[in-house]
Amino acid sequence: MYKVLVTDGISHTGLKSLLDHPNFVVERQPTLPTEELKKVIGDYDALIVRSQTKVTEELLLSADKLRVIARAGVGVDNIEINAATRKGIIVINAPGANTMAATEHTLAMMLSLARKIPQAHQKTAAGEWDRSSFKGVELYKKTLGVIGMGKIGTEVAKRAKSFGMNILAFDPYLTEERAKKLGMTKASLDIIAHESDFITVHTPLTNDTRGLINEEYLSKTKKGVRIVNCARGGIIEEKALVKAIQSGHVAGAALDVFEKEPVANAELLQNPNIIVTPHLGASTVEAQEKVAEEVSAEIIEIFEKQSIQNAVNMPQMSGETQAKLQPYLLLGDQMGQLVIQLLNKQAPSNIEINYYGNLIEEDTELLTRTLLKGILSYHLSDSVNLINALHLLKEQGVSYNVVKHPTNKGFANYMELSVSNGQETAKIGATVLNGYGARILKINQYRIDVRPEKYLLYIKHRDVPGMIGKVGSLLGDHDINIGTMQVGRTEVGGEAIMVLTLDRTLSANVIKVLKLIDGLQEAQVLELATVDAARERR
Ligand SMILES: NC(=O)c1ccc[n+]([C@@H]2O[C@H](COP(=O)([O-])OP(=O)(O)OC[C@H]3O[C@@H](n4cnc5c(N)ncnc54)[C@H](O)[C@@H]3O)[C@@H](O)[C@H]2O)c1
Ligand SMILES: O=C(O)CC[C@@H](O)C(=O)O
Repeated sequence: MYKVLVTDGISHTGLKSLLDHPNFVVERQPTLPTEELKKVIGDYDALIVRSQTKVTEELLLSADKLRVIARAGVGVDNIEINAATRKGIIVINAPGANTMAATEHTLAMMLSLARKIPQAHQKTAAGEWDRSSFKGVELYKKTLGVIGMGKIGTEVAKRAKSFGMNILAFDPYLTEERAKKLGMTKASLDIIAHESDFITVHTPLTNDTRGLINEEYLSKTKKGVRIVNCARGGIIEEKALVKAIQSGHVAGAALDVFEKEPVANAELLQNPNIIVTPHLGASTVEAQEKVAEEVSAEIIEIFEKQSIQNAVNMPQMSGETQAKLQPYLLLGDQMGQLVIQLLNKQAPSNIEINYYGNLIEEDTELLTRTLLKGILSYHLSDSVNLINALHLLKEQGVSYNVVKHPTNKGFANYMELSVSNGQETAKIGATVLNGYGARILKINQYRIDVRPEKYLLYIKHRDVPGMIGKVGSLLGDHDINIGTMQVGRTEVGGEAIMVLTLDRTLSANVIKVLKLIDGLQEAQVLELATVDAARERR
């Protein structure tokens, strides 16, 4: 049974799939103070938050069971991602679920700002009939500068176009072609400043975007510009904005997000030309249901099927690529586990990963992480996973290198993993054969053809007659059943290897007796913690 803690106000309806699931227990604590959260977090496997709960490194120190932090929304700036990554905790979000809510809120703010609706409402509701103080401006034929043309920026721009606005857009990823297709103009930040009547920001808050709209930028803007921020507080420097509005250079601003939330900046709150909402961009019934639905479904997928779609601290890939790589992922993990055992369980100092064939066309980052996780799991057990594998490797001072070769080694796909500790090197080459499954095709310099099974007996010996018989009879004498057996050699009469799949492991005593066979140099059981469960049942 997995325990899920839900803090912050998350839609009950949206959590239905988790609440109804027999393998999950959901506990809701929407107003838990940080100190209390620290005391209980150690009991939970997953945590669902909105933007209020601050998931800090300190909190995560007590989160020993936690495997998933889910942000029911887009921005993950309330979560210390690096701390989560170091602990191997997956951080997921619901990237598209509140796009429409935030888009419509931005337009509502822009129209309210243009027509002074909140100010007019306040006075009218107070009993005054003032028709002269609230003359607004139209959006029609005005220029809107959109900074950040991701999901929300694009939707805002499309809708603003339908008001007859001329759109100037800036985003490092926006191409001329896409801008043209959308009927907008790709522009620099400076052009946006010089030409826009309205500017709206839709970027995340990063080192790059913090203070993007500052005193210097505001000084370049067109007199009378109106500014909207429904993205993240801090993208606009509040002090500079207030100053520019007080001076009359900027006509007004509409803000949903603030440098510090809840906002307490009196100069800003009391300025008659600044309208504010308390971070309501995503607050629609629909968006709140959708974000909760999406993270609930993903949590179930992660725990039940080990499938991850929207992790912020994992490589993203299409479903198609994931499906193509799937058979290689289990094999990659197994190759990692085998190679480290072949290196006599010593920690590696350098790892080489080589991909051949069609695999080189794919985004192999997940596969690389799987191979590395397999290696590290021998010593680090459950504390290593796909999230923290790269971090742990760095922490251990192990270097790794990935090479994609445009040749195919005779197979549609082939991967080779080589691990060295400075003195010795161990190597495994493997593929997945269409219709036949995974095959280990190389161990060190020897060619073989072995299906990975839970117990493999690896023997190194002199290539002399009778060796196979002697090993077989000895195992038989000890009631050990052999599944398959393969031999490999580089030259007749030289050194050779034998790899047997066994139904169970061997005692240290049997290994000792095996090593007494004349010409047998090494005998080692290689054990795989992860095997193909379907194959095991057969
Ligand atoms: N007010 C709310 O309640 C609310 C709701 C949803 C989202 N948001 C926020 O809105 C913002 C946008 O969300 P989204 O879903 O569109 O994200 P997104 O990831 O789809 O888009 C962000 C875009 O910003 C661009 N960008 C990054 N750095 C930039 C820079 N220096 N200059 C220009 N562009 C830059 C990226 O290339 C990307 O295209 C985020 O900050 C998100 O947290 C707020
Ligand atoms: O949870 C919220 O209401 C805020 C959501 C929004 O800021 C986001 O980034 O998704």
